[in-house]
Amino acid sequence: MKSILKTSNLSIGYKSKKSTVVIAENLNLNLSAGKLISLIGANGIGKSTLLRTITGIQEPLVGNVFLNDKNINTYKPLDLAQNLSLVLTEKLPPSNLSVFELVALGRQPYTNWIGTLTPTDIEKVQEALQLTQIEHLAQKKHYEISDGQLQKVLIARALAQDTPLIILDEPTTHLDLLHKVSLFKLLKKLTQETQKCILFSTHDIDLAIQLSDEMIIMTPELIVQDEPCNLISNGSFANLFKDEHIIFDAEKGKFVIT
Ligand SMILES: Nc1ncnc2c1ncn2[C@@H]1O[C@H](COP(=O)(O)OP(=O)(O)OP(=O)(O)O)[C@@H](O)[C@H]1O
Repeated sequence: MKSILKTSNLSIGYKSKKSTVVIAENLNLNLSAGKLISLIGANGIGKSTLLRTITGIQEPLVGNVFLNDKNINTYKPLDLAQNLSLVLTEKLPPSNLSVFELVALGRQPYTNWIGTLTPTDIEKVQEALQLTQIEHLAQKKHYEISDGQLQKVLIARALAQDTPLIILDEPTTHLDLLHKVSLFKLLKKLTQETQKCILFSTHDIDLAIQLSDEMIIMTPELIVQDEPCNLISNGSFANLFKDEHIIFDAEKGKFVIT
């Protein structure tokens, strides 16, 4: 499978004048075309920090991130936006945009300087609305929809951006179980049908185990990337939560309360 993004000896964390806080080091991750990859780990372990670093928002402490074999910090913003789309959970700035207009913002890397949408742009926006099943919301203002619907709108915007790599930070947070499952299935379908690579962080570990092609598990000691079945058989889930009340049942492939 074609590799899209690679990290080489990457250390992530925060540097101030007085000190450096290392969140994780020596990461050699590989994100390949056509794969749905989930990123899991306890609260505060560093998932968002990792996503921010591999998308070029935050500088690595050490090492490099290569997107299509080119160092991510050498990309021009427009070029980067044609190769990578990012969906964060942050609130949107106040605006009067409709859902359609918000999704159409995903076409910005392709439109001319006044932002006119071509028929191709409109087609891509409509395709993204269809895939995420939010066509009926197209004319609503973005503040008139629920948090779960907004999450889908932001995913549709990333789809309209039409990049080989999509990275999402906790896309299932506001969704009920049914919508979580349907979103996971949508992401899976997209990777299979379009050969895009999708990386997303999540706390829905059971669902991620069932639907991801690969998982990246972050623990304080180690960060591993592998297929879920291998991670189960080599005991990688056992160290995820250090608590006597929750253990990983390798036979069931899920966490159980003791
Ligand atoms: N701007 C910052 N400066 C210094 N430390 C930070 C900063 N942002 C986050 N941290 C710290 O980095 C660590 C990792 O945070 P991060 O948000 O990456 O974790 P996470 O795995 O995404 O957590 P969650 O699952 O709760 O969203 C935390 O200890 C956090 O306090």
